[in-house]
Amino acid sequence: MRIGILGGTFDPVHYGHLRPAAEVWQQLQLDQLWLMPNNIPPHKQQASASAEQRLTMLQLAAAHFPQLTINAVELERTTLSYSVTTLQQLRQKHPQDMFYFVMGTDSLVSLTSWQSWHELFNLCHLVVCYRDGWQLQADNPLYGEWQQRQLSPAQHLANIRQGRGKNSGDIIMVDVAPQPYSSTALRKAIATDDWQLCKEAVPTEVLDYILAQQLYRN
Ligand SMILES: Nc1ncnc2c1ncn2[C@@H]1O[C@H](COP(=O)(O)OP(=O)(O)OP(=O)(O)O)[C@@H](O)[C@H]1O
Ligand SMILES: O=C(O)c1ccc[n+]([C@@H]2O[C@H](COP(=O)([O-])O)[C@@H](O)[C@H]2O)c1
Repeated sequence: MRIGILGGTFDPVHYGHLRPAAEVWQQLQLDQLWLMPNNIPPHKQQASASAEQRLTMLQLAAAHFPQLTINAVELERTTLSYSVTTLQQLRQKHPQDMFYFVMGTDSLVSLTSWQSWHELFNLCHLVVCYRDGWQLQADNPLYGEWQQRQLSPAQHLANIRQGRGKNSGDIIMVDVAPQPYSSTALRKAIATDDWQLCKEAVPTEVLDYILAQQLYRN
């Protein structure tokens, strides 16, 4: 199987996660796309909502997207949620499958600060979705590598069809409809009663849950 993974803190989940994930699933003709909440984000402060609350919000959101499923494997580890560790575990458990780690351009530009980042190219393909305001610049240490590895979805799929596809190491640039949302902006909106942004950016059931649990109010 060909499996996409969108890892995140999802504090809270929003349409900037869900819509690009669904588009990636479609454009790359993946068998599955997993939303994977981390336990301890390596490069961020600990989430404001608990792991259980973030997982519940993901479950409520994913109910609207039958092509997305949730994989909570990172919640079982109590150390920092390094992606390289997760992918090593997954490759061991599913040796026949091909993994696609999905991220926004904001994650791509800081990839060289990730744990054993170069090893990721031996474990999975990277799929990069456009995110407002972020672009890989020529002075980024990843730039040369990106130039060699980047492909469109059509090129990647053509390679697979022609038997020239690799198991890992491509950087696939996917054009998705821009989603101008972030969890940071949402947490701020909830704390300041800006419900318009929340209604636009978050499925109703998730918003109801946030209110019932009194999340992000300060
Ligand atoms: N609006 C968006 N468009 C495209 N990709 C996004 C968007 N929001 C988040 N992502 C991507 O989803 C993944 C998980 O993101 P994360 O859960 O950290 O959300 P976030 O909105 O960036 O959070 P925060 O504002 O707290 O930093 C990352 O790879 C990130 O680049
Ligand atoms: O492995 C790392 O060093 C690493 C560093 C930063 C982020 N990540 C992963 O990238 C995904 C998005 O992270 P974040 O911080 O934007 O929520 C999530 O799955 C993180 O665990 C991973």
